[in-house]
Amino acid sequence: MTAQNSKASIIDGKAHAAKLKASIAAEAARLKAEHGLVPGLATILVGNDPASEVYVRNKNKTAESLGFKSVHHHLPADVSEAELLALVKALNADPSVHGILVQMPLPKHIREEAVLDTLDPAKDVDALTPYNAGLLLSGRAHLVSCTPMGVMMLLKETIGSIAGMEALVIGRSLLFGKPAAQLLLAANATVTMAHSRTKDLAEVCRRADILVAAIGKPEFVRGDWVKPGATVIDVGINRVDAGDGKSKLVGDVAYGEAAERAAHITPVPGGVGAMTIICLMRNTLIAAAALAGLPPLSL
Ligand SMILES: Nc1nc2c(c(=O)[nH]1)N[C@@H](CN(C=O)c1ccc(C(=O)N[C@@H](CCC(=O)O)C(=O)O)cc1)CN2
Repeated sequence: MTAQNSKASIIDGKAHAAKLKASIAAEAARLKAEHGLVPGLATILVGNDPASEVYVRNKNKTAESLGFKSVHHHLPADVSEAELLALVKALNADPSVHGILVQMPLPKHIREEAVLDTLDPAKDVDALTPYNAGLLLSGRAHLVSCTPMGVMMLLKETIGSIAGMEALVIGRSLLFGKPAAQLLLAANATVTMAHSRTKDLAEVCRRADILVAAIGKPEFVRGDWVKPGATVIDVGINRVDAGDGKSKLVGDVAYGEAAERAAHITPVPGGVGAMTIICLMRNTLIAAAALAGLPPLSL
């Protein structure tokens, strides 16, 4: 499909997510029929951030639609770190729970690293614990962070092998930038990581065959930063004023401009974001099978 008034083809995250969901549903049905295994996902949300509430609700709804057990814990914004850690420990010990997801960001008084150090790596379906991050670094990943995994799937389906390509990741978060760079490297791309201290970012971008933007700044990457023929992956989700008293979602890339030069581009919404929740379901199924001592799944 080609973007309106542009050269780029649109990478349809929703269609890819629907396809992956169908294969997860089939594998979940098989594991239930053959082994009586029902994957269990527990979500924890601290506070009342409206976007986080929507994301977590969608995670629970998707889990239920796949026949998973789904439990949700909504804690007040002023819950103590000790109380949150006690809940994580209880879920670690619950045999009906195979995946635990603590929605980010957490309130400032709770240390993210304390939560991740408490979470059982075998149930870490976000793959954020030091153990799972270390396995990825060692080339032995078991559970892989959801949005980076979704990006790799979109790249594979869109351009096939990325070996030897120049890939640029803008942003170095634990949730996205760092694992994404490791996955691109494992796929034999030549990887550059850019961040707020990078000099002449526009020029660095112009070298990228694969440009991945995860900066959290609306339409920050301009069209003339894009190498002609590049694949542009926009991980940003920014709510901005639409000018008519309403708001709209835009990515970190100026989509219309970038689509003029790119060969392939992800839209926002409907691109990378659409893959995140379904990759979480994939991880929950993988974790459940591993905890039950079953052979690794090929999904
Ligand atoms: N523990 C985690 N926290 C956060 C994660 C995460 O993977 N694990 N990622 C983000 C938020 N997130 C999931 O939690 C997420 C973001 C976006 C989407 C999505 O479907 N986006 C849609 C647009 C949705 C909308 O209309 O708002 C799209 O891009 O098409 C799903 C999940 C931060 N926290």
